[in-house]
Amino acid sequence: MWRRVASHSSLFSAFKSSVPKNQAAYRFKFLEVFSTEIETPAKEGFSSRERVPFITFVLGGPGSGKGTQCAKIVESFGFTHLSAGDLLRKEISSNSDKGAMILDTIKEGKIVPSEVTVNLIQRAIESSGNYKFLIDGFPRSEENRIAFERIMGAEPNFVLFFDCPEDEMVKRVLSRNQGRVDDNIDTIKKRLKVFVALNLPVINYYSEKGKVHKINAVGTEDEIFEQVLRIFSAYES
Ligand SMILES: Nc1ncnc2c1ncn2[C@@H]1O[C@H](COP(=O)(O)OP(=O)(O)OP(=O)(O)O)[C@@H](O)[C@H]1O
Ligand SMILES: O=c1ccn([C@@H]2O[C@H](COP(=O)(O)O)[C@@H](O)[C@H]2O)c(=O)[nH]1
Ligand SMILES: [Mg+2]
Repeated sequence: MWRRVASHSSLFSAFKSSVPKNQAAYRFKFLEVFSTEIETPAKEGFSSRERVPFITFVLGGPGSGKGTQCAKIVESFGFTHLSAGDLLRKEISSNSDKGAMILDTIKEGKIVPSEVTVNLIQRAIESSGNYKFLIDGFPRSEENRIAFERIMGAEPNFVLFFDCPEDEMVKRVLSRNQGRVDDNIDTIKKRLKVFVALNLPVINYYSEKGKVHKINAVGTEDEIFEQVLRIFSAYES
């Protein structure tokens, strides 16, 4: 469901600028969606002919399997996968002036200032050419959530929550072997604390709005994807 939550939506202009000039009808549809104050029901799901923007937040603790399952969703349903952590890591490797601050924050398992992450997500959305997005590992806190809704002028259609016991998450992260600076036991402990203190309130917020699909994240990748598949299939229309 897209609900306009700000008087001027920058997501609106983002989508406007990403639509090729010769797709006037397509552009008009975005205008229609974002210029109404009425709640627009997402009855159509994400395969509607109108190609209305569709956002899923993918949340869960460190190592719960968000990235792994997002790759499968991309294959089956054509979403663009935007991992906030990957966007931040890319920013570090691009030698941006914010790189050092981001690296220090990640090493400490803390949360990067909201406007930095939202701007990276916004740019990635603008340049994607797609209209359906998996935003993985964001929003990390209520402050992140509020910043996203204010800057983008939109809420997610729904939220996937990968529910995984801490010991399983620790085991997976420690055997991930991707050379991440935060995949060590000290940082994992901090990330788990931050997840409980700051990320769970976001999940609870959307849960109270009836937007959360909880996935049991224990099992084989394929078993977990069966649950994911059922959810996405219900939104395919
Ligand atoms: N169902 C599963 N069973 C066992 N291992 C898994 C499963 N799903 C993913 N993994 C492995 O666990 C590790 C963490 O998975 P993944 O990177 O997808 O988690 P994540 O939620 O994106 O973590 P982070 O928040 O730290 O980025 C990876 O090495 C992945 O291959
Ligand atoms: O919205 C976000 C997402 C991530 N971070 C920081 O990056 C690391 C790694 O994130 P993953 O999702 O596990 O790849 C996370 O611990 C945070 O330090 C962030 O600040 N904001
Ligand atoms: Mg990940």
